[in-house]
Amino acid sequence: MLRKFKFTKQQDLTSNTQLATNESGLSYILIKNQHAEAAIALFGAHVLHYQAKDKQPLLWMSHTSAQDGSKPFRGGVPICWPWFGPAPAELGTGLPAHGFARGLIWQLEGVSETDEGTFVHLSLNDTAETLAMWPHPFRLEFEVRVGATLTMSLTTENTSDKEFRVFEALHTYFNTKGTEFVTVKGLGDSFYDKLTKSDSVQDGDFHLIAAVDRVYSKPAKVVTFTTGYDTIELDNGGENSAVVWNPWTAAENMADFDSDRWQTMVCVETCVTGEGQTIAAGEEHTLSTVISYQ
Ligand SMILES: O=P(O)(O)OC[C@H]1O[C@H](O)[C@H](O)[C@@H](O)[C@@H]1O
Repeated sequence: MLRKFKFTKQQDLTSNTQLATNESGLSYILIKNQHAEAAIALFGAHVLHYQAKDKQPLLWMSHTSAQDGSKPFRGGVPICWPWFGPAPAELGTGLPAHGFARGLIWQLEGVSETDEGTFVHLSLNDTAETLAMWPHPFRLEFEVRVGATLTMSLTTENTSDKEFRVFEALHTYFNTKGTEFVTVKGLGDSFYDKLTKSDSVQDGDFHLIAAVDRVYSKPAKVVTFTTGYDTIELDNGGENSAVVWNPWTAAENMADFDSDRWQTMVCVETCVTGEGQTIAAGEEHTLSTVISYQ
């Protein structure tokens, strides 16, 4: 299922799911149903693997990723929350990139089976540790549906008595046959280029021909792209941005990124960036991604 990941079964959760642990004792939910198979770690509520029947693995995973919880996994779908990229300056220094949600152990709330697939429900609440990094009480609910499509919904509940603002992403790493096969449609015409630190204009479809790190600010509700294996539709629910990332040869300087495998990945991420999402006290907001085959 996942190269280099060794699992030991702990218990059956449903007829299609098992709770398992890896060699470091991290817990995973392993799913195999009539539509697809998948693996979700409780560490980070991280979807590491999804493969629909008769398809290639959808998600790219680094073979040198940490697997012991010492740092977030490299690959799959990291949850970036409550900030994206470096922490906002007012929070201070030394905080983890892309927030803390991908580096904490989530609670398994339940697993259920339907004809459409397996639903996994995870949650994360504020603790003294999170309040020290980000001074807001919250509850996160993450629901994953493993069916013929992969659906992920991250709901932020503001359980405090003041409004707060979040920046977030479902930072999906897609497995590709090669960079030359990757064309993305529907990103919209304007983006901020994080490599050149400048605003720029997209002329036509995006082709993956060099290092890329772009925040598109007006993506279509459905972004479509080719991987060389399939044409994928990513329905971002109308969220405010889409990020496209491939480090290219800079991957060689990243210890947890096997140096030549940037050639078989691209991140297309559903995000809330820019001004962020303000959530009033007692209110909630859901960031979702539905990934399907065309
Ligand atoms: O290395 P990480 O913290 O996981 O971030 C990986 C990448 O995530 C996003 O795509 C950002 O736009 C990139 O700037 C960043 O390099």
